[in-house]
Amino acid sequence: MVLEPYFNLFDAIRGVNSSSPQSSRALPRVMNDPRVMSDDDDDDPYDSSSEDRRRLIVVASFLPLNAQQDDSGKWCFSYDEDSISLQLKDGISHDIDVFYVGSLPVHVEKRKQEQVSVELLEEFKCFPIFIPPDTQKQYYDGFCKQYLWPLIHYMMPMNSAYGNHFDEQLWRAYVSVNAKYTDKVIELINDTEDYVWIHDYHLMALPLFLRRRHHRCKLGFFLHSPFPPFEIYKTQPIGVHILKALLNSDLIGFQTFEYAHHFLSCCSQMLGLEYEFKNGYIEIEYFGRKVSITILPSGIHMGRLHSSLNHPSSSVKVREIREKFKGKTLILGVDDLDIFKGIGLKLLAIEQLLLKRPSLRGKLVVVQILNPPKRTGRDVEEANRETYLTAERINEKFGYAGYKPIIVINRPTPFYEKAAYFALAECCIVNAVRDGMNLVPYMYIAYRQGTPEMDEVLHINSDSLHTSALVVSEFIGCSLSLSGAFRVNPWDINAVAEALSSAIDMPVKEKHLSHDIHFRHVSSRDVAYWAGSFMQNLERSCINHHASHCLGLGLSFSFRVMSFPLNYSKLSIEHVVSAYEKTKHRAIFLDFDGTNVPQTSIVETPSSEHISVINDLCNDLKNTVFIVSGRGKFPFSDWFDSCENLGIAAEHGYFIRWDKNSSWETSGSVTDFSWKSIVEPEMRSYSELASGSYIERKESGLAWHYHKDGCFLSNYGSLKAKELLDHLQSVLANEPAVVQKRHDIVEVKPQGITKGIVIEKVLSTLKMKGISVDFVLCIGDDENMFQSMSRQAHGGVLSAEAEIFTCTVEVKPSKAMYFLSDTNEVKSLLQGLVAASGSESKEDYDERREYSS
Ligand SMILES: O=P(O)(O)OC[C@H]1O[C@H](O[C@H]2O[C@H](CO)[C@@H](O)[C@H](O)[C@H]2O)[C@H](O)[C@@H](O)[C@@H]1O
Repeated sequence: MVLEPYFNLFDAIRGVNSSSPQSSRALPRVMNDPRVMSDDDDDDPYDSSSEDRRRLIVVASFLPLNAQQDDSGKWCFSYDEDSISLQLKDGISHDIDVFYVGSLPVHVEKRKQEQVSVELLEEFKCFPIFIPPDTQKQYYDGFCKQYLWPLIHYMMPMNSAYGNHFDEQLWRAYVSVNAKYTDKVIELINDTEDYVWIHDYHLMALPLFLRRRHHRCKLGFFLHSPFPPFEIYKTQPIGVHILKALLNSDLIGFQTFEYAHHFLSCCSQMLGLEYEFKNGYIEIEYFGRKVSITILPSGIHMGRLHSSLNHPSSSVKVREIREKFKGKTLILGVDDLDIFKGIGLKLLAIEQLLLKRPSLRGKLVVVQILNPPKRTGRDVEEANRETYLTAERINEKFGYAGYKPIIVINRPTPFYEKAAYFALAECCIVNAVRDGMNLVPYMYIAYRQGTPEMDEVLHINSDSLHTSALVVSEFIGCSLSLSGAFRVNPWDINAVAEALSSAIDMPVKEKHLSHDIHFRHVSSRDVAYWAGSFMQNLERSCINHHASHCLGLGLSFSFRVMSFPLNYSKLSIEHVVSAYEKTKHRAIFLDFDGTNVPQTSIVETPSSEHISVINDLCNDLKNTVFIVSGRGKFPFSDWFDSCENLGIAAEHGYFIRWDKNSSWETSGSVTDFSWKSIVEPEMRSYSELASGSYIERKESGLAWHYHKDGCFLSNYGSLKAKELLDHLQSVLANEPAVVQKRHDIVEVKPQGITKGIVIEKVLSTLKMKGISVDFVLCIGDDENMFQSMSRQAHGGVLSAEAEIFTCTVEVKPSKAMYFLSDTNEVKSLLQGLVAASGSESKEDYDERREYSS
């Protein structure tokens, strides 16, 4: 179903459609750049060359801004220098202007929105999205935080205790907010040179909505959060929608290989999509478009941490804290107040440590900083309550007047205070049960490396060593790159306590060695490296955008853009007929299902009208006509009994018969069919599981047909088919057999047998007989035929002058040069050729064509 109005499919394929760049208003030039993160921003609003500059539109749930209302009620904004969306700019090439789209962390009254928008654009290159409070609550608090967030952190929506059941209304709010973002981004995209980089799970529908409006936009998506395993992901009623939406990106980035692997496995099991490693990249083909997958852990901004450390307030705080905790061992935890951060488990491990090592009582202090949440909710309250109750209980147990082993700081903590704690902590622990990356350990390492100014405050001289000690959960993305950290299972309280104990006792030399390795990693793989690499990948992924046509098809979440090579176009019947008339030795190859009869037809046999056209074609002495099918010889060949001169290839070319009176030839190269005895029992067990499915037994292979007659849910059928495919592929890995899945069939056939060999065999035989074929028409849906055709054309079997037409039935990504829309058009073409053969008068042909159309 075509979603956007195309007057003419031909035009659509040629790109005359709504996908052409939107005529958007040009962005006003930025008047004022406060140069917060980078010193090298050379934007000059009056520079005329900036007209040609490319743009990167960074789209995130929140703009990288702080907002405050002054006494007069005026909103005052400043950049949020801790925002990764802002920090990433350092990795972006200087010839790209960066703009931001997102919502504000505060609610701005309607009457002030316009004024605020103008100010944010002029001063901050920010385009705010204003979401009404009710919708924001449903979208962010509801769908994002209560439903998606737990799910992507591997939590099954088992009960409604945290309100995490799927709720249709919240999903609608998510979709409507994503649509709102779409409008804003579309307003901004100037031309096809602009890039859009979408961030995180709040905006997973956005790639689809943007692609629908702007078929060629250059779209990258990065998931900062985890991507859950298939078994968890598939519990979402809208899981398929989200996958399809994400696949409209050109590049999808993940923090770890594990998350990328989960995503690929969901695409494979829920959409039947395969991925491949190509030139060092992972690629999924989605309707002819290539979607790249990249694994790029995010990083920190070293400059930001240095300037925090060197801030005069940081030195004051360092002195104050050092004095306060003199003689104590300071362990630091800095976490968002979130159920996945494992804060309660961390405190239990501290309790265990104090139990096992009484000597630490009175000496050990754990400072747990809680970053204030952006919202309220039962989950947040629960995390807060658990932290407090546990801390209080442990403090009562081990504390005394003037000593509390656990200090919880639950208030907005200024950056200089955090910097001071990081700089002073002998050990840092991140115990999250799941986190996409978690940059706290990286920050700790960078702060412990310090700056010359802070070294002075800390009395670190050139003889002293910088040290750090880390205990990190094995379930957070960053733990993979911290080889010198104590990696723990946060649920194993004893192990965490032991790790903390070892971290405290670690000799200085070792602490320095691991710190040094970590620091080198953290400072080189920083946020600029991450952003720069993502952009490089995105540019590479979009490099072929202009080398293809695209066509938008489908409704709602099934919308997709199909991409075709530039030379792929609708087959002109007149053109083929004209070439046909001029040629003397023609070869015609016609696939059967989907070409002669529609794929969905209940009646499998060809109509008498069809048989008569084929008969007329093969009765022309200039023609060699072959029907090429994957079907078995019988009754298939009987259907064409009346076509004496028709060549038939059955079972994908394992059998070939040149005409009715010849005998069947088999492909002599195939002799080993022992694998059939492995395949058949497997298929039988699947048939028992999926009622309505059945096994087709052929001489050279076996095919398992599912949901042919709609006997069971197609989804179940295709899931089972995918499972069977994977299973057979692994059990037949060392057998001379090939497993493939297509049109409701999982089929196993001998290696080397494809419809392509029919073309090779027929054309080379004709050449051997001295017949110089000057016209080839090959229509079907088997890419092997088209690949083989192109090999023949380039391999000297055909003369350079030969007219060659390879054609799919239905517009789809293909190696063929042309397409026809359906089997009726194939019939019209064949009738045109028959008429041109001269066996029929022009009048008869026209009359028949009119009748059949
Ligand atoms: O609270 P949200 O608006 O839902 O934001 C979720 C979290 O976003 C950020 O964390 C994510 O990105 C980090 C950097 O790539 C990564 O380390 C982390 O694992 C991701 O969850 C933000 O830093 C958190 O505070 C938010 O809770």
